[in-house]
Amino acid sequence: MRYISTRGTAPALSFEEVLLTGLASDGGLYVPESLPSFSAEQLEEMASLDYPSLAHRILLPFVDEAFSSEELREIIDDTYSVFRHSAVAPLVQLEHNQWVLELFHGPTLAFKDFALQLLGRLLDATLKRRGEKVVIMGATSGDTGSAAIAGCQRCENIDIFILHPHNRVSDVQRRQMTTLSGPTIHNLAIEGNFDDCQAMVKASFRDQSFLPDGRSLVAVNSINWARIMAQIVYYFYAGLALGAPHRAAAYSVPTGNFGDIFAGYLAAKMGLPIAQLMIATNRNDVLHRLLSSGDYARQALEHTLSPSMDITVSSNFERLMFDLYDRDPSAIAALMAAFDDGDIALSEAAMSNARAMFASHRVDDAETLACISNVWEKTGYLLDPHSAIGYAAATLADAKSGVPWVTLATAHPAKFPGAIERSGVAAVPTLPAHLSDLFDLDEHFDVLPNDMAEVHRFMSAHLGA
Ligand SMILES: Cc1ncc(COP(=O)(O)O)c(C=O)c1O
Ligand SMILES: N[C@@H](CCOP(=O)(O)O)C(=O)O
Repeated sequence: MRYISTRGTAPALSFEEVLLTGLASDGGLYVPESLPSFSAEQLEEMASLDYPSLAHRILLPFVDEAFSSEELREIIDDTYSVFRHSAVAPLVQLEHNQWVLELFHGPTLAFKDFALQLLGRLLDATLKRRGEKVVIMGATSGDTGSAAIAGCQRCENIDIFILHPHNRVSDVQRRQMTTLSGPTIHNLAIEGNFDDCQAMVKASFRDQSFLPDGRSLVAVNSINWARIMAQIVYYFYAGLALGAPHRAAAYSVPTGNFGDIFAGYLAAKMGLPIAQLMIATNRNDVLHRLLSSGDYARQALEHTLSPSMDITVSSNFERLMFDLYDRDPSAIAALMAAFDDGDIALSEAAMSNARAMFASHRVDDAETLACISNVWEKTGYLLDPHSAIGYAAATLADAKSGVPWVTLATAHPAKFPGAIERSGVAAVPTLPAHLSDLFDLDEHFDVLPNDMAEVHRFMSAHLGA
């Protein structure tokens, strides 16, 4: 399997090379040159597989010769053995035609664990084999940070620097990152927002001259292909449980950086019957407005009750645009250059391609709180604010479509006790046992200005030998 850049001028890479990078050298994102696909007969046979077996079946074609089938199986088994639910991604029915796919049973209670527990293990094995050390640099609006640190904690050959927006993640999210200490783990609270953190990370990939010789950056954000790849699996897991290949389901995905929903789009291209993919946004609704109008327009970032989705530049949308423009890299390079300078409009053909699979809905804070409280009243089920955005969009869409809807429940409600309290529900979400001492532990983080030179100085000064 070869991976090519959406902008066309960076070299094609193998899986091992793509795992060890982030942005392509031309500023684009890596995507597989072609996708494996599964026939209806194969899907029928895959329906009985447990989560790790299904993951092995789906991921093996992507890793080419970097991992043997046995090595990959061992890593996958180890990855999903740390999840607290034996189904790994349990599917729970809440109402007629409405399911939630619980993606929060990993160590840090968010869907990021599915990919980052795997990525940490793949990196560890690869770096040991190559005898190399790398520097991980990531941006987080709350969940990627702790999942990346937890996933990579035991890698011997890394230094990890995670940038989060100062005072803009929940206390639980911050503590999940900052209480994981060690000489190679660095949490940087940036006096800016998530877009600022992500922009710094992307710019750092383009110019890595601040790093000592022999070191390079590896991404843990969803610009790293391996993140997307791992997230494809749970769409198949839910779809097969609901009757694929004989019945199509629709998925509602709380969306920020467009990584999670892009994995669903790939699942559809690989043969999973998917009726629709719902882009569910909070007030940071660039993608909802794009789908409604065709205009891809920048917006000032707003802080909401779903902080992990407070993102206005959705990195992975570029991967979708590549397909919407028939994989023409020069069209994408030109569009992205224009987007750097201002707003852009997508062509009619591209928009009609997008609307064939995607719908969108924006849910504001008041609607998010109402959804948490209504679902609790009706079903006794407690949604976190991000999952509530997905669920609110799915229930509206169900009225029109009549197909089974799966909302991706992307985080555990105990990560956002403030929002749960504001919803007025009587329940107090409690952290699982392994995090019960979270508020007793010491925190380690440095506050830095929103200034890339300062961040690079900090990183150079704190890199291990
Ligand atoms: C809890 C939660 N839900 C949803 C999202 C949005 O996912 P994506 O950025 O892949 O669109 C995020 C962050 O990425 C998140 O942390
Ligand atoms: N919502 C994320 C933001 C980063 O997105 P990613 O999927 O590209 O890592 C977070 O919670 O950190």
